[in-house]
Amino acid sequence: MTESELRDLLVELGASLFARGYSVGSAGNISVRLQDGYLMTPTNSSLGRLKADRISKLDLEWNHVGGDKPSKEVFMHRAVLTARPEAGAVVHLHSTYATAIGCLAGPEDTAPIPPLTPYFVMRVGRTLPVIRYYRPGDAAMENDIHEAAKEARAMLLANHGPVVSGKTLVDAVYAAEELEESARLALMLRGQPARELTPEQVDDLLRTFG
Ligand SMILES: O=C(CO)COP(=O)(O)O
Ligand SMILES: [Zn+2]
Repeated sequence: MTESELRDLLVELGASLFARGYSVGSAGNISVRLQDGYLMTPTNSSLGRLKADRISKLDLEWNHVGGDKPSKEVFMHRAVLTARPEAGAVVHLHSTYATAIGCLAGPEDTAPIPPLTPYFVMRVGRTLPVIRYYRPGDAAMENDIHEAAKEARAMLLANHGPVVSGKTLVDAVYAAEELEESARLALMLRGQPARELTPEQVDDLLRTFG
């Protein structure tokens, strides 16, 4: 896709996430890898009202070279995109149910959402690391996120929200949606004898679709 097409898609998907309540206010941010750098949602912008020509552009060294001032979470996005060369985009949200799980689970928990459904396993994977709490925009989070992203497509920031990557922008958005709905299911079924997918079923999904 051209940069112009990706800018338009970012506006469309941001509005769609916002309209369905996956982000509120100016929460959340999205980045997309380009051949000559990165697109990033501007700081303090609402995902519901992005403007294609105001989206921030960063060069390959992550210097701001165009559009409005980028998200304060540039370090978070850089941590994931440098750890996962196959990732084309990163979506960070404060979506309610995934954030709730991030308030219950701690960094020792590597799978705070059980494998209840195939699409969670296919889009998010086997592990979902929990990163200890950092203040939003704190550059100190970069190393923890970078290390976690080497092994996992998505993670939860404790008491903050999910960070999800995908091969393409559409893949990253789909994975963020699937993560949120899986978190909702997990909380809905908490304390009930829900049947989880077996390790063999998880292996089969990852072999077939991973
Ligand atoms: O989600 C956010 C902080 O974690 C929003 O920050 P920005 O508005 O700087 O992107
Ligand atoms: Zn945030």
